[in-house]
Amino acid sequence: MTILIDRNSDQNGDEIVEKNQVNEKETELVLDGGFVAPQTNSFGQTFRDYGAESERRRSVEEFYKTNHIGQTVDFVRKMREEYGKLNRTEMSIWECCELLNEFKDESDPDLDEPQIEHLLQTAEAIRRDYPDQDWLHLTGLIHDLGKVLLHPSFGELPQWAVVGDTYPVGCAFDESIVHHKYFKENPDYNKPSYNTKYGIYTEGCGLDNVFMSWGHDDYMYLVAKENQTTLPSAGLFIIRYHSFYPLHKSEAYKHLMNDEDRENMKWLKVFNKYDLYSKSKVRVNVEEVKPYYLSLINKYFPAKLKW
Ligand SMILES: O[C@H]1[C@H](O)[C@@H](O)[C@H](O)[C@@H](O)[C@H]1O
Ligand SMILES: [Fe+2]
Ligand SMILES: [Fe+2]
Repeated sequence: MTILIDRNSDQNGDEIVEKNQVNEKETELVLDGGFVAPQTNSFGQTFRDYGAESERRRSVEEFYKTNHIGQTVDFVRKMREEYGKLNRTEMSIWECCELLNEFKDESDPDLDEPQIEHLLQTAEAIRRDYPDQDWLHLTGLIHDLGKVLLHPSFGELPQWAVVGDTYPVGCAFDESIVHHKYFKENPDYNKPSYNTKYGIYTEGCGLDNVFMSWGHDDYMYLVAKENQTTLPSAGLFIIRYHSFYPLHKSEAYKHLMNDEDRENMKWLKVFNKYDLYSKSKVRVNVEEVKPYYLSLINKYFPAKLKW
């Protein structure tokens, strides 16, 4: 089955309308004016199937167990403060991309390639369908750079504090979160001030005022913002919330959003398809595309950034 999703969007992404149609070919998913994504991942399973029996299922579940037990309000506060100092090193965006060559993401059921491949696959897939939105290409390239927190020079954070889907802490953990059952062992789970629908937040308070579980999204957002990137606010929003599947896929926690969040969400939904469905074993020729991405980095970032 082929599903065609037509895009109807102006330059600001104001009107993004999706239309699903069924077509006779059985194997491919066509997204947005030409992006062809496989219906199954490189292990032969549907994407983000956390229950499917596979060689990665157990380790991914084990990952989420530790993640759900460890992410508390206190932990998030501590990490934001500590890593917000950006006093660990100085390097360029491209240097950071190269550092990611060493790491694999233990939370991901769909990919076991080095992370630099995923960055380039995402960026190149977006570039094909949105040739004029260079900020979105660069956002694709850098969205997962926060995974550098796994690196020894960043205190070698464990995977559970770096990767995986994200969700708010300080209010009830929504049932749509992958492997939700493990939250029962989280110290915040039974705290009356944290375990209600709103917890420490208020209706429409805006995601900027919400403590998200700590990981590569929030860290890279801090790095980009504090180093004065000129990326548009939608780019920063994508970096910060791309792992927030409970919101952008399951529509949980919408009561915490404000108007600006709703506006930015349109681009996050576009981005997410490329982040997810571009994961494959087909490698991008790094040297060939490097000059293009260096020119974008130069346009939107200083030569060296504080990390
Ligand atoms: O396992 C993946 C991976 O860690 C991604 O980088 C993250 O953005 C996703 O939300 C998560 O499901
Ligand atoms: Fe990510
Ligand atoms: Fe990603």
